[in-house]
Amino acid sequence: MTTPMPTIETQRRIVLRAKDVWKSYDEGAISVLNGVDFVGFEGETVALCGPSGCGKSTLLHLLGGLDEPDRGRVSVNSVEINRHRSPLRLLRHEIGFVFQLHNLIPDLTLEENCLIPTVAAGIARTTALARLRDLTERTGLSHRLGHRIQKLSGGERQRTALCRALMNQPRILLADEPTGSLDEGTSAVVFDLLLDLVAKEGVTLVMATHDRALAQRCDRLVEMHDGRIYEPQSA
Ligand SMILES: Nc1ncnc2c1ncn2[C@@H]1O[C@H](COP(=O)(O)OP(=O)(O)OP(=O)(O)O)[C@@H](O)[C@H]1O
Repeated sequence: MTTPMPTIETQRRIVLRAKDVWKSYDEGAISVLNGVDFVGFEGETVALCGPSGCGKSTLLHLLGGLDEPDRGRVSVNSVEINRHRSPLRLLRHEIGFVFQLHNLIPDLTLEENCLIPTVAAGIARTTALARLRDLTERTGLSHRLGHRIQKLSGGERQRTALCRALMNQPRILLADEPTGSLDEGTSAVVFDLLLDLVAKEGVTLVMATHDRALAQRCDRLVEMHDGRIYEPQSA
């Protein structure tokens, strides 16, 4: 008897998984996620779409270990987050997060903001500076290293947030509307950079977005509605 050839699907490694995840706020008064199932495969780009308030940020926060589900399981690289030694370890080493409002420290420089996660992860300063030089060259920010965030344009801030999220060379990047605050032209530039960076480094990207045109450029588009994820469609 011959052994069946593995399909492409079974060969792909699952790096992110949410299984029957439920989340509510205000002691159950606001029910947001109602049994979400999601998988993210190694190296793929996934757009998470759906109306405002449907729970995209909530799901990204749970996938990144920034918050805990009421019920259900979230695992990263097959390790369940709430059984992980420390969810913070995930954010230091395995996951990069680009926040909706970038969450940079306005009084610090671009360089200082980007070095913070490397200090938390115990990365040597020379290694961190080399990585910063590389990322800022690739994102066209090398001439802005010493500038305070408050002096940067919206597009430069989002590119800085992208650099910061990638400083520790995570294998997974979670991005919450990474171009949401930008005009159409700047948004396209930042998104091109984002796709280029994740493709070159083989990073898995899960991105919440309202921009259907950008979502179509991801490998997969999943829809959220009424706190559930609906059948993935090909983007
Ligand atoms: N900390 C919180 N406390 C109470 N309610 C919250 C909290 N965080 C989110 N919510 C509510 O949960 C729902 C889902 O919010 P979430 O930010 O996940 O949606 P979203 O799909 O990302 O929305 P948007 O596209 O507008 O960013 C919203 O109704 C929001 O008001």
